[in-house]
Amino acid sequence: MNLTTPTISVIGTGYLGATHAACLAELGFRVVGVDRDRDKIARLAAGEAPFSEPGLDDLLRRHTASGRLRFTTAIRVAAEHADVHFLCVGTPQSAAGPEADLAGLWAAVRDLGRHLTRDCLVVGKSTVPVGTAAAMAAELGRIVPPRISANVAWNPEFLREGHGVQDTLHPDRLVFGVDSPSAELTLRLLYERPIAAGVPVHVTDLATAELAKSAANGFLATKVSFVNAMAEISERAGADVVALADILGDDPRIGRSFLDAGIGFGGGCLPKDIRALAARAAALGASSAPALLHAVDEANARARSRVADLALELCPGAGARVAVLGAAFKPRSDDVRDSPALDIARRVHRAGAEVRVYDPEASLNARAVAPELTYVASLETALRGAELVLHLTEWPEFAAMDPRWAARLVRWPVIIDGRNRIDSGRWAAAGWTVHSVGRPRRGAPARALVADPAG
Ligand SMILES: NC(=O)C1=CN([C@@H]2O[C@H](COP(=O)(O)OP(=O)(O)OC[C@H]3O[C@@H](n4cnc5c(N)ncnc54)[C@H](O)[C@@H]3O)[C@@H](O)[C@H]2O)C=CC1
Ligand SMILES: O=C(O)[C@H]1O[C@H](OP(=O)(O)OP(=O)(O)OC[C@H]2O[C@@H](n3ccc(=O)[nH]c3=O)[C@H](O)[C@@H]2O)[C@H](O)[C@@H](O)[C@@H]1O
Repeated sequence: MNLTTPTISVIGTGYLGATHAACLAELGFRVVGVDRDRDKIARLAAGEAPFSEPGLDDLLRRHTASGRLRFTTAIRVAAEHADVHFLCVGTPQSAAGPEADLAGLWAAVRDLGRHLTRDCLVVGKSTVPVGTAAAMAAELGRIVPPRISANVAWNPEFLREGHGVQDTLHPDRLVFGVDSPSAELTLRLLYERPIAAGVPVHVTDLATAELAKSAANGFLATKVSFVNAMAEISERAGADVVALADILGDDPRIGRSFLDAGIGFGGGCLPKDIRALAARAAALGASSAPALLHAVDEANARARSRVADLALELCPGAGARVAVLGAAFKPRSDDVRDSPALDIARRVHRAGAEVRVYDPEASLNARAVAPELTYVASLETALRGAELVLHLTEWPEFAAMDPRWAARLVRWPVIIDGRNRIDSGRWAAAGWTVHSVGRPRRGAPARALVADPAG
């Protein structure tokens, strides 16, 4: 292995892998990205990100042009040319149950192992059930050709979509799960720049590294469900969950982040990761984590249902026109995997409303999974004639909207702010009825079909 300037492969070039590959090229390494999805590889090879991630297109363009970054569908190319292989393949929830589907990961490991022609370090980055790294090391030991050594390390990733490039180049911390000094040395070399900038490094064993990632997502999900549980109490007691979160957040032991109440968490990671963690814990005979995480999952489902139910309550009869603002699972992303916004839009549509969805970036992806909804190209078209507005993904342009302008477009000025991001006082002053999550209603009572006790 070339330890001065190792060559790198990144296997699986989705949200994580494409970002990681481009950032390693930015750090000065020669990188080959591998994926079995031909279309994705063609776009990446042309220097174009197959999804929206700020700053990624620029890195891809520059480094594919310089030749430092290449893409291929042939894992053999990676096996023959790289010293370090990062595994970034998808680990989705399996179709049958709550556990992670590791078929893609095992296929990649076996494919890589069989084609190896040189010693290497195989570094897992995908989020996996604890114990996977050890099983992978054993499998590689069985399948790599004689006299070739393939060491295994685990280097979990904590990047957030929409901040992927920034989070990769300037991470909060680095975790190196290793079982040999040489693996640690190689990882230190790869991350020399962030380490020199003072990023803390946690060197640990393989199992702790794998579990740390699942635990981090489990904890973030727990914070969101906790605050959503407080939102439900706040609504019933006449309290304000935003003020409550600010009070909690001033305690440095708690912290303000991930205490934004609303329609709950979604995306390709938090939901499937808490289920996979619960399933793995149960398989290991640890019973506390499944109980806790199931409650988190249920509270998250309830956060969505509460807003969907309120929307139906406020709809003025069958065929009501509903404007849905947002389809992505969070702003600055075109990802609609397990999106709470899209889920609510579909429920309202199924109940008979005429739903028009506007999202600045995610409409194409949303249409692929929810073709029954109508997608419009502008905020104005979504709002025109609407009898109810649902604010479900907190894109900055929605919070920045002039409520007087919006009031002139709609039929009824009634909005449910599922993300607590619009200035409810300003909207109420412009004639709107504003329903938020865990906050008192602002403005006149909407013409609800059901009597409003607060009205
Ligand atoms: N999306 C994110 O922000 C983050 C994701 N993760 C984890 O990273 C992993 C990947 O997640 P995403 O990038 O979001 O998924 P993704 O679905 O966007 O990408 C996964 C890619 O792996 C490819 N793939 C699957 N099996 C393969 C094989 N055998 N050979 C070659 N390519 C293969 C797929 O074609 C796909 O392009 C997951 O374990 C996820 O939990 C971790 C941190 C952040
Ligand atoms: O493993 C992963 O893939 C990643 O999962 C999450 O990142 P991401 O899914 O990109 O999005 P987040 O910013 O964490 O948001 C997740 C969901 O929680 C929701 N959320 C977040 C914060 C909050 O206070 N309230 C809330 O409802 C968001 O709207 C979103 O639907 C983690 O934050 C990353 O550290 C991790 O690497």
